[in-house]
Amino acid sequence: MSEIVSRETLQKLDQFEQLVRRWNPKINLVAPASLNDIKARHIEDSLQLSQLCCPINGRWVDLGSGGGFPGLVLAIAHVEATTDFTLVESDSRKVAFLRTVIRELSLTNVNVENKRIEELDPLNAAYLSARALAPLPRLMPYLQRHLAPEGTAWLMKGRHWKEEMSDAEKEWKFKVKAHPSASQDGAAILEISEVFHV
Ligand SMILES: C[S@@+](CC[C@H](N)C(=O)[O-])C[C@H]1O[C@@H](n2cnc3c(N)ncnc32)[C@H](O)[C@@H]1O
Repeated sequence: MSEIVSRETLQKLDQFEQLVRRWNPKINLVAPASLNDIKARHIEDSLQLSQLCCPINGRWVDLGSGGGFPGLVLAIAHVEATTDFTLVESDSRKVAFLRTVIRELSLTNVNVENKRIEELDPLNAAYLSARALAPLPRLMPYLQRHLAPEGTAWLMKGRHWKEEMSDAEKEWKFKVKAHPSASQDGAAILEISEVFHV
C-alpha cells in the first residue's frame, strides 16, 4: 500500500483503522473475524478502485457505505480539488461513525447522506461505488437513477458475479468490463456504464 499512497494519507488511513477498531465492538462496521486484517481485507481492497479509476475528476457517490468501504477510504486517498465524495448510509449509528472520522481526520472533501438510497433525488454522479450492498439486479435501478449520462459505476462483487450479471441482463442493457479483484479469488470489480432498462 505504501507504494501507492503518500505518507500523510498512510497516517490518516492508520487513524481511520484505529477508529474502526474502537467502534467495531459497538456497531459491527466489519465482520469481527476480519478485524485483525483490516488493512488487506478492507482498506487495500477499497484502494483497488483508486488504481483503476485514477485520475478521479468529479462527484463520487458511495452507496451503502457502512464503515466507509470503499467511499471513505477513497476520500482519504483523494484530497485533490477536482473530486468530492458523498457517502449514502441509512443506519444512523454508522453515519455517526462516518461523521466522527470526517471530523477527526479534518476531511473537507466528503459528506454523508443519512438516507435510504431510494429516497434520494437523482445524484448525477460521475462515479458510483457499492461494496457488499446487494446483488447486481437490485443495484441496477440505483445506477440508472443516480449515474450521470457519462458516469461509471464501480461495483465490488464476490465470486458469483457472473450469475449476477446474467440475471441483470434479463432486464437491463449496460456496458460492462470485469476487472479481477486482487483481494479474493474469483471476485471482480465491475465497471458499468450506459445503463438502460429493457
Ligand atoms: C453489508 S454492509 C456493507 C458496507 C460497506 N460497503 C462495506 O463493504 O463494508 C451494507 C450497508 O448498506 C447499508 N444499506 C443497505 N441498504 C441501504 C439502502 N437502501 N440505503 C442506504 N443504505 C443502505 C446498510 O445499512 C449497511 O451499512
